[in-house]
Amino acid sequence: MPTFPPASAGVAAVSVDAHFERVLAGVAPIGRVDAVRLADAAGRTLATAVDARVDVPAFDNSAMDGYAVRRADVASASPDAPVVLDVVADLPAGSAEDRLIEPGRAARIMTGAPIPPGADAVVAVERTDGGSDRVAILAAARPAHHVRRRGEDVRAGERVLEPGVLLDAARVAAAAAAGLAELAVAAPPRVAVVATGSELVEPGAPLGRGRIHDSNSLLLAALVADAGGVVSEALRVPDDPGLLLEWIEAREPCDLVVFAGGVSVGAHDVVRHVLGGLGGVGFSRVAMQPGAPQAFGALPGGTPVFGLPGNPVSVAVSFEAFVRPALRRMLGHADVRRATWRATVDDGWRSPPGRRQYMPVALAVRDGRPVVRRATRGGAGSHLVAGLASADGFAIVPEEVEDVAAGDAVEVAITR
Ligand SMILES: Nc1nc2c(c(=O)[nH]1)N[C@H]1C(S)=C(S)[C@@H](COP(=O)(O)OP(=O)(O)OC[C@H]3O[C@@H](n4cnc5c(N)ncnc54)[C@H](O)[C@@H]3O)O[C@H]1N2
Ligand code: MOO
Repeated sequence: MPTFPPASAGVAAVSVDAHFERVLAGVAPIGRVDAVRLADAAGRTLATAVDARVDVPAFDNSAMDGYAVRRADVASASPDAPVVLDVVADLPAGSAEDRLIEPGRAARIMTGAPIPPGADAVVAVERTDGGSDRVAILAAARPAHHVRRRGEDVRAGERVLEPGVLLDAARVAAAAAAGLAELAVAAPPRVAVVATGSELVEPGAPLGRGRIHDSNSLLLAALVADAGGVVSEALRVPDDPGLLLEWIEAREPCDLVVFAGGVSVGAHDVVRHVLGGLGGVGFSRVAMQPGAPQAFGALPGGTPVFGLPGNPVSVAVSFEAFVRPALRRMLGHADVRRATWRATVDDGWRSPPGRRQYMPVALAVRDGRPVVRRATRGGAGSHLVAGLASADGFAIVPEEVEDVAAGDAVEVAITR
């Protein structure tokens, strides 16, 4: 029968911040770059800065459907005393016409069409009689009224996007407007996720006594993809040191390995037994709830490796606190931490002294104001995987706080 490892073996109590720093120091940007078409760029991390290749807008153009005029001509215009102008051009968006507008004349112009030379303002169609050959103008125009200036958004050569940002819809659109067709993006880190435990069966398979459906490998695979990595392998390994060692040696090439389960002090805690024996991996008790037992280091050959505690909520919290920042560092993100927000607590709960608590919370509205509530029926219980589905994020309760009361402000990381 396997024996318990000595309870103190290699175990040091460390703060969340100290473990975080250790993790960040143990991973580096992977540095591989892909060139992608803009249509494929959303969700990727920009590898090199983007400077505008053209002025945006590229030419002075109309902000309204109406008439391009010379301001001086319409200075006296009012509903009672309209100014009538000859309409000498019709300019839809895309028009390349370049006709000079002389005094007493106007061009019918649509939103986005270039302002013709000579004209210096646009009168919206609502302020006219809408005429085709001649138009009665019913209002004066301010300087450059309804004119969108060349380069007012960004000028050619100016910085549009900094490296290390996540390319979302708006950033891809900005790159397109700035004249780029493709972008240099960070290659996604290849991540192997391994759920350990002899109790695990395939989701959907009948449960024999003592067996559970493996949720961690799916949780981790989806979290990896969401953080910008690609899953090289996702598998289950029973609590058999020989099998685990075999997999470690024969695994697909990858940039990071994440184990879940088997890191604690149980007699069958296979990740601890195997990684502990290989060297290069530190086992810690981190001052957090959940997620206290943590392993991090490198496999022989240097691939960084996490051993996360097996309880599913602990996996989700550990991923948020340590693995996601590591992946973002590997991707070259400028900012590896997620932004947090102050939110008001709707219900209260207890937090363990001396440990940073990550409470799964759901966003809600009370009396028209945003609040957060515990997402799971049992609060912080790290086995409450079904309740985790209701969480929009985690409330992060500082180490010194023991009592979170209704009405208190807490820091919240929104993960959904
Ligand atoms: N004597 C002690 N026992 C435990 C301690 C301790 O300090 N002393 N810490 C507890 C805490 S906290 C946690 S968290 C767990 C972590 O243990 P392991 O990382 O070794 O995880 P396992 O024992 O393998 O599993 C824990 C729990 O999670 C379930 N699990 C595991 N894998 C999956 C999966 N793929 N999908 C769904 N659920 C999974 C597993 O069945 C267990 O119920 O240790 C405590 N014990
Ligand atoms: O630290 Mo364990 O992850 O609380 O359940």
